[in-house]
Formats: sequence, structure tokens, C-alpha cells
Amino acid sequence: MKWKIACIQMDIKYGNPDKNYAEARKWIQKAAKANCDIAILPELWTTGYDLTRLFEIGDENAKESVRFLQNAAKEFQIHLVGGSVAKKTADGIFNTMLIVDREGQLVKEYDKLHLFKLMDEHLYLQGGKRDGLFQLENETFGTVICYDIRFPEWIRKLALNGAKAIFVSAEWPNPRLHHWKTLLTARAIENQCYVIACNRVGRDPNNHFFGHSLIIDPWGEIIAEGTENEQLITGEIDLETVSKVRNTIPVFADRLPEFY
Ligand SMILES: NC(=O)CCC(=O)C(=O)O
Repeated sequence: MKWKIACIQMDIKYGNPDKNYAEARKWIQKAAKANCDIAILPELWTTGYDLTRLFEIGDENAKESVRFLQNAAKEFQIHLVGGSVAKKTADGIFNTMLIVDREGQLVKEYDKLHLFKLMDEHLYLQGGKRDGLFQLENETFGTVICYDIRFPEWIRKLALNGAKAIFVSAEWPNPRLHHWKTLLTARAIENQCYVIACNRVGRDPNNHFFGHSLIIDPWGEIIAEGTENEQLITGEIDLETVSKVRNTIPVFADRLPEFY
């Protein structure tokens, strides 16, 4: 089955959820007008990395963000890999990915597993405990958040459990563009699956984010790549290609897990 995908490579207004909801709505509408089946938003797109204020501006049990995504998905008839938001709970604040289908059902919540110390996440956030597998229209996908892509075992587990495409939401800053592209391409090649990665653009007080959102096929070829500006990056994925590539070089059949 073929799917048209949109990466919403938006700037994020630091610590300003209301403005970010309004902006995201416009981008989701654009993705729907471009006949996309699925749109993905970046990491922490409601607040940015305004970590010291998350108790104030984070979203109580992600209720407002879920409601926003459900309404947008239904109104514009598009599946949403709704990026991640700061979800406030009794156990602390999580960096939580929200997936909502075009009927407005909340299909999955995934909490970022690996916290990124270089951006102080460990001081303000809790790490998750559950996987990122989800289903849309009877197809299996996976999701991870930003720094998670440095952990190939975590993505491999998604692929072993049936994910044919991995969605990545990110706020990945300079100077690590080379790491971003190389790691994402490697995850696509080694797992012989699509990788769809949405990074933000713009600046916050500590970082400059370079965009370069990517849609990569199971052979490791780049289908679409963003610039450093705000834009919608679109591309078509064909899940049949996953089996074709896996039949050509049968990496999954040739694995020898008893040795590793
Ligand atoms: N928000 C993040 O997890 C950033 C990860 C990152 O920049 C990296 O180099 O890893």
C-alpha cells in the first residue's frame, strides 16, 4: 500500500503553546490539502525546550494536545503522528509522542526512552517504559523520539516486531547534521524499512535547529529532504518495497541472534 507522508518542519515558539497550536493547525491543513495520508510534527512542538517552565506550560496528562490532534485529524481527515509534547503526570513530566488516526482515535502514546543529557532532559523529564509500535489501517509502524535514534537495538526491536516504517520526531540542533543524516540512513538500511524523520527549524536560547527532515526508503535512498527553512516535506512510501528489499538481501532471515 502506498502512503503520502508530510513532515511538518515548523519553527517552534519557545514556551508558547497557544501560538504553536495555531501554527500547527495551519501546517496540518496544508498537509491535508496536499493529499497526505499521514503528517508528522516535531519533538516538544507545543513548548520547545523551555524545560525550566514545564510545570507551568506542560500539558496535564496531555489532554489539551490530544484534543487538539483529535480535532485536527477529524477535521482534515489525516492521520497524525502528533510529535511529542511535555506530558505532566503524577509521576513527573514525560516527553510523549501522540498518534491519532483520521477518525480522531488516540492510537498510541510513546514516552521518549533515552533522555538527552546534553540538553538537560534528565533534570526535568522522566524516561519512558513502553515501546513505540502502532497500527494504522492494519499496517504496523514504529516511532521513536530524537536521541532514541542513537540506539540501534531499540529501533531493531520495532522492526523485528513488524514495523515497516519508523517515524522520528526531533529537535536536533547544530552542529550534528552529519550525525542526524548518517544515523537515520543507517537505521533505514540496517532495518530495511522506511525512516520518516521530522526536525524543527529556528532557534531557542541555547540551540540552532537545522531542519533537514528526511524521508528515507528501505534501501537507504533519500526520497525527500528539507532545507533549513520552515516547510512541508512530502514523499510517497510504498510498503511493498520493504518486502522487496528484505527478499533481495535477507538480513532478517540471516540474523544469528544466538551469537549476539
Ligand atoms: N532532542 C534530542 O534528543 C537531541 C538529540 C541530539 O541532538 C543528538 O545529537 O543525539
